[in-house]
Amino acid sequence: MKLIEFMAKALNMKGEEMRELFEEGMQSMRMNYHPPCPQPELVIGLTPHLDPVRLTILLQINEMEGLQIKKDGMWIPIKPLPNAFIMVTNGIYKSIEHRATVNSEKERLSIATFLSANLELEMVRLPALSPLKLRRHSGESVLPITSRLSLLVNSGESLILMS
Ligand SMILES: O=C(O)CCC(=O)C(=O)O
Ligand SMILES: [Fe+2]
Repeated sequence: MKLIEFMAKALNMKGEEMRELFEEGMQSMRMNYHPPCPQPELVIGLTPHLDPVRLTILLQINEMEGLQIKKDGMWIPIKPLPNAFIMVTNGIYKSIEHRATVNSEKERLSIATFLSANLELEMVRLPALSPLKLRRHSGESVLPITSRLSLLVNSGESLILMS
């Protein structure tokens, strides 16, 4: 809840509006296990990707390095901190391209928790309005999008897809 409050603040949204976006959303989890590899430069643990969710919270369990983010065209390692979670978000709070590498020393374990949108919410592109807006299926309320812009088809159509 605190994280959601902070995100709202950073995006100049009301805490309540942001909480509404997360309400009744889907939550899923992925455990990643990468065994050590004698030639790590020849393999990749997780190929470069953007998480197609609203917020990812990642725990690098056994504190082995491997997570990298792409910044200004360069891969930057994210050093695991003991007992720290890493946040990867999407939308205006843009998701960053990331990947996971393996190493020759030791296996690497991580757990990613993905918080997705409430599937009752519909993502719309309203050409006359900028930035993109989010609209409830049934109601009138129109909220700023904080999710998954990367997958929006930039076609100028009025509706696009759900997170
Ligand atoms: O293992 C990691 O550090 C990254 C995991 C990840 O990006 C994912 O599960 O989507
Ligand atoms: Fe990821």
